[in-house]
Amino acid sequence: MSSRAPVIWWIRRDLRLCDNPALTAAAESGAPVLPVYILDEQDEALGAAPKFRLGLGLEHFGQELAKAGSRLILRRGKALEVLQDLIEETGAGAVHWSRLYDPQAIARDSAIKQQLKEQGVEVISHGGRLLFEPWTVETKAGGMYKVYTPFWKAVRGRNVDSLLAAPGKLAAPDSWPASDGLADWHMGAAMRRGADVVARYCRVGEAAAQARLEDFLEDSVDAYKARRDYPAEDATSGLSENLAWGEISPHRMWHQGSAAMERGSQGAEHFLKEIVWREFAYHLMYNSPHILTESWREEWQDFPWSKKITPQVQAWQRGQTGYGFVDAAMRELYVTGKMHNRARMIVASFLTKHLMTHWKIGMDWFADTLVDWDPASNALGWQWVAGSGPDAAPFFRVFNPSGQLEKFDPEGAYTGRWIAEGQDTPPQTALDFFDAAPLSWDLSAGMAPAEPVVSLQAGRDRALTAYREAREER
Ligand SMILES: Cc1cc2nc3c(=O)[nH]c(=O)nc-3n(C[C@H](O)[C@H](O)[C@H](O)COP(=O)(O)OP(=O)(O)OC[C@H]3O[C@@H](n4cnc5c(N)ncnc54)[C@H](O)[C@@H]3O)c2cc1C
Repeated sequence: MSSRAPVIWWIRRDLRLCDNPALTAAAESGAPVLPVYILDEQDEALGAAPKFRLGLGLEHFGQELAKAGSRLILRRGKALEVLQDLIEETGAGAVHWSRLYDPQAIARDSAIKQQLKEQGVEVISHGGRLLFEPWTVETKAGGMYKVYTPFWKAVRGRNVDSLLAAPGKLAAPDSWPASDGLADWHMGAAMRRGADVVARYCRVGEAAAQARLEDFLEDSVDAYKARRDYPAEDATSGLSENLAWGEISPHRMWHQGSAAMERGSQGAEHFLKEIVWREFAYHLMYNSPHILTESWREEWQDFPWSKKITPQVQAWQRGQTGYGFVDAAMRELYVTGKMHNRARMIVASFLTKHLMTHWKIGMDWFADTLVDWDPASNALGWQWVAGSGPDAAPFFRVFNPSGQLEKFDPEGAYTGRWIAEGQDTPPQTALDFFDAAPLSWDLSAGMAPAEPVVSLQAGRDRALTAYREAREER
């Protein structure tokens, strides 16, 4: 116990004790540390699955803080007002936090910083979420990168901050301010019956994330480059969920991945390249935030994508398109809150091309259903597939979901795992979908397999005709 004024550690997407510059700085100040999570309007607006997953992360992290002799204080409301209240209640003299990079968070944080500084409170923001702060990576001409490969070449040889140890016991304040109860926040309310199912597939917390990284680097990274596109295999790290909530730092992934590369591990460089795709997504979001809301390339603004939730779009959301790869992927998403990267590309292509539906409809669905939802990677992923984004796949490259299935799921292991219809004894994974899906969808494992919602040839022809016409009009 100490009678010194505490410092506030405002926790955001950094639910970890190791390698956390904001926490390290707060602890090294020598003052008692007050860990606080604020459920403000930006968190209230999260989609169902990310909000639920945040709740799981907070519950776990509260326990970890308790083991370190500390506590997680939960408050709900406008972030500035909550911080001001806490400063008044505790006499805190400083606030530390890890930076976020989406435009809403930047606007909120800048205003809070200015206001608190005017009140005489020290405010220090820290890195930790990204390997490279977006403004530190520039082309020779001084602009942003718009293409991935030169971005990768610009950063791959850079120094990456070394890992910080967890601070050990955290000094506690003389008395703890009141905290909300997490259960009263009802973080899983919008998940309804899906919550229990999705929870079984989540990997929550720092220790679990670190253990997974070690297993992946030990067992799978050698084959990563060759096998990462096969959705039935456990060939990728699966760490996006933990990165999204800051349960692991990209620095740890980078350093341990680099060490594997130095040991001669095949595939490790490719793994580092994928981590840098995430950095590239943040670089783009920071420098061109309209990537979140509009077609990044201006000439795509008027592309005649439909914005209606038609019965075909509903079939896409519900894994009922009649195409195995698409349906397996959309069910994997609904059951686990995650989806394999190749499957994300295929379902995004199917929606934006075969169903000629705006990428925003898909992006919003992912924002509601992914536990690894990340604004930058989601927007880049959708616009990359749709053709409207930076360094995007050309629109005329239309994935054929049946051809992709033959190539990447030749034995039917992925479809068998997620689609129950037509199987005598479906696995639990496939049955879980019917426990997670809303009752209003009226689906059951015994129903007939879905009929194709569009002919692949007709859908492709329609998309390519629209593309040709749009180009002619430009
Ligand atoms: C339409 C679409 C939407 C997407 N939405 C998201 C999202 O909301 N959140 C999210 O984290 N990723 C998103 N991605 C990127 C990618 O699909 C996931 O990061 C990946 O599937 C996560 O699995 P993993 O952790 O096993 O990846 P690994 O293959 O193990 O890769 C390691 C890490 O690299 C990063 N990474 C890998 N591929 C990409 C990529 N294409 N773009 C950006 N970063 C990447 C991730 O942080 C990942 O955890 C999206 C991709 C597409 C095509």
